[in-house]
Amino acid sequence: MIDYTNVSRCVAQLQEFIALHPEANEVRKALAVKLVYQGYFYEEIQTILGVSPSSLQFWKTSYEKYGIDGLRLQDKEAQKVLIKISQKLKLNDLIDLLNGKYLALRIPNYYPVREAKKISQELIEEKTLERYNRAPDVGVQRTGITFFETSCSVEMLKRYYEQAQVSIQALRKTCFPHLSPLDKLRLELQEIWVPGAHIENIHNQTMLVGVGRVFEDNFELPPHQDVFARDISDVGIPPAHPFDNFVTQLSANIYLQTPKSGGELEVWELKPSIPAREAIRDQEYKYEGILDRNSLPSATLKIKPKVGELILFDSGRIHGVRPCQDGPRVSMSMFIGYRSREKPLTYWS
Ligand SMILES: O=C(O)CCC(=O)C(=O)O
Ligand SMILES: [Fe+2]
Repeated sequence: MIDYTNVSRCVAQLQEFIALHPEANEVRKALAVKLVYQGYFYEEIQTILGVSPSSLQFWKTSYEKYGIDGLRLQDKEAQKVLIKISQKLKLNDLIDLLNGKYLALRIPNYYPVREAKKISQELIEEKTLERYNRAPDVGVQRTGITFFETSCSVEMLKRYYEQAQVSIQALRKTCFPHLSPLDKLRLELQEIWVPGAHIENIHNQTMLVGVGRVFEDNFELPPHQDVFARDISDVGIPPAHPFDNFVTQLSANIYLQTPKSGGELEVWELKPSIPAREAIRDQEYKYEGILDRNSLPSATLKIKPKVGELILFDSGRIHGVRPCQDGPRVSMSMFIGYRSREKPLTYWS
């Protein structure tokens, strides 16, 4: 245990930490605290590093209380500021999320835990479960063909539309006699969003909405973005209606079973454009949308979902899921599209 009255020991420890090239924000905190120990006045440090005396005081206390970890508390700080936790789905929270005020909206106990566990058991036994055709080397299985997978061929797009309604009904049946968590979400979106909400119909056909997902143990879902515009252009069949007014896409996940360890959802603040994305692609994976973790800073948020919880975030931001152990991790998922306050929300998978 380091003696925080021993100034030179503290300076050495902080210096050692800085030399490890931690996050820019952590370097700034460690440097600021080191300067305090080296006898600089708060006003001088403020001039050098542009940090307020109150932040300085806070970081120094945090360092003395928790050691170097106290300077890494950024995760918890970020969680406080960048995550909204709410008891129910509310219009204003949704608007704030769409406007980027928060990186994630968490609604714990959105779905009753007992039913969630029952449904997750049914899902695990679902015969249609298979890995994504377009990402066969990622250990995540889903119940129905998703739009993202259809770029492989026109044949796949045909199958997608043929199976869409069958898959929607099958998932509803899996939940029976309980209300499907995704049906609950679809209805609530319709109710809170004044222009309403409906299934996306980009090719004038009913799309799939809702998949059950089972995450295999020891596989990460590597960093990626989910962008409908990109999936549509990949498919090669032009949309039946103008698409240019599509502003934000949200991922909505309701968690039904969580692993003993791992399985955290990571969200980065970053939203790279197509060329920037290509430069950081992870060549190890078949799917070209997977990004190389080593080219990224550490994630802005790391969230351990709870059973029954609903989490919404902008799927255009880089995100991923850490490998889980003693799972599986089971969830239900769909995307939500936002065009403007005057237009209905849409949802699909
Ligand atoms: O399962 C999760 O926590 C998020 C998975 C994901 O990539 C998504 O829903 O877009
Ligand atoms: Fe995703």
